[in-house]
Amino acid sequence: MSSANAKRDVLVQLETPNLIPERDLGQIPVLQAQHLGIDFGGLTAVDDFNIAMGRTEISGLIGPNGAGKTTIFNLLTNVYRPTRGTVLLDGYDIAGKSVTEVNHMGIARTFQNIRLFSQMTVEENVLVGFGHSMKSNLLTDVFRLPGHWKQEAEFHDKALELLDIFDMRKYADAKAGNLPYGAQRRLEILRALATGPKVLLLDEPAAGMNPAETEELMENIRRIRDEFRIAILLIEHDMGLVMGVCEVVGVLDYGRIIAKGTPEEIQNDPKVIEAYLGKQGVN
Ligand SMILES: Nc1ncnc2c1ncn2[C@@H]1O[C@H](COP(=O)(O)OP(=O)(O)OP(=O)(O)O)[C@@H](O)[C@H]1O
Repeated sequence: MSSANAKRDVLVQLETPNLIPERDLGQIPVLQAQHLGIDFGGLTAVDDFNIAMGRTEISGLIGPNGAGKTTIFNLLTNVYRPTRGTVLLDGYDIAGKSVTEVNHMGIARTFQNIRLFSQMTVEENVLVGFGHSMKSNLLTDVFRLPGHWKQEAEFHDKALELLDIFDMRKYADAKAGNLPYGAQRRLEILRALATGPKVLLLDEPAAGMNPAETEELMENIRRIRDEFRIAILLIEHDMGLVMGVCEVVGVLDYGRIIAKGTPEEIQNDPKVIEAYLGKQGVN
């Protein structure tokens, strides 16, 4: 490892967080961003974004179209290099890491536009998620030695267990592209979970889901947090989901956080009502 990288890997803690759930206090926030920002030419898409997430916190980011929500996800996963600011994952600076390295460090995400391998089966899509935890050994793989089969069987079982979360074991052999839309969204979440994240970023997980599916998703988001003991940050336009499942909500307008608080605080914040909720007719 180069000395520059070694320096980046130093464990740091940024500002003292004030919105972290009580149960997570005393532990280093799993995800921190400070003064994060990015300009695209003359456009400041995100400016001075700050977050400190507890290890089992569920938070939401809301805001009108074009407010910068997806850009923040791209900054938190190093898809975009920030113009300003810092992101720490579990206390380690992600600057200079590749997208894959950031995933291995512990951030997984889903996308606004579903990105599955549509020609592969449902189980194969989950296996892709396990990717880096499979100990690839050319010798055992090429000659199909016992180690190869043992590992394959283990990951097959683990994939089916994950599929059980969304009651999708029955689809294991179906082509991902043939699943109904809501099921494809659920599979994307499972594939992200298969990478073993500490933080899960969900970009509009309820998009295209009917009210019953959204209600079920809400329960499953909580279940995933409880079973896997991870933090979840979601972007969502469905206010029922955001207000129903998030402990902390941040409101973004023109790339800046204009309000942050509990769902109740956000729904009663005049700035939010004026800038966003009023326009969208929430409740
Ligand atoms: N790669 C890029 N190059 C130039 N401008 C970009 C780029 N990515 C995002 N933007 C701009 O940054 C702003 C924020 O976009 P972003 O997609 O993050 O908004 P959003 O809040 O996720 O919107 P939506 O709710 O519609 O998904 C927009 O003005 C967008 O056009």
